[in-house]
Amino acid sequence: MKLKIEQLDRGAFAPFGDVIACDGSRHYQINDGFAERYHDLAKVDIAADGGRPLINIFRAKPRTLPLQIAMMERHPLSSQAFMPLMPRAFLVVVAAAGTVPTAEDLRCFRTHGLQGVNYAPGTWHFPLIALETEQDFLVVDRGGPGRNCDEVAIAGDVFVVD
Ligand SMILES: NC(=O)N[C@@H](O)C(=O)O
Ligand code: NI
Repeated sequence: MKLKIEQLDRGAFAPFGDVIACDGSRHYQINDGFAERYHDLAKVDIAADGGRPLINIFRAKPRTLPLQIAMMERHPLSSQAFMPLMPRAFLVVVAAAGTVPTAEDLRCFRTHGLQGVNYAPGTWHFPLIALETEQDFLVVDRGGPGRNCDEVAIAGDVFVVD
């Protein structure tokens, strides 16, 4: 089964979390006009079970396409945000939190290079998919006690082809 690639936008991504981007977001001038604040772009939810926020950088190696989506993971205790540190597109494969996803539940989005994503707690997702070149991402997620990564196998030979 070939996954359709959709262009990422806030409305389509709403069931899965937030789109982190300047365009379309609330912003206002700060620092005597020397900066513009794009405010409160995503819901960072990391406090469950004594969690604390982690700020990380992932140096991601590019995945080659076609890419088989043979598994998905979720973080039941927290959100997880990815913001590219270089203006390059990446892919996001998600399914809504709740029941174990099947191939038919999967959605694939392509960012436009200046967008990041914040998965809501429990949102099923394939691990970070960088494209074409090694790419750094700022990642905000949760540290602390408890099991915060569940994985499931995805049957049905699902591929992202491009
Ligand atoms: N393993 C890890 O920290 N990263 C994954 O959760 C991911 O979504 O990339
Ligand atoms: Ni993850």
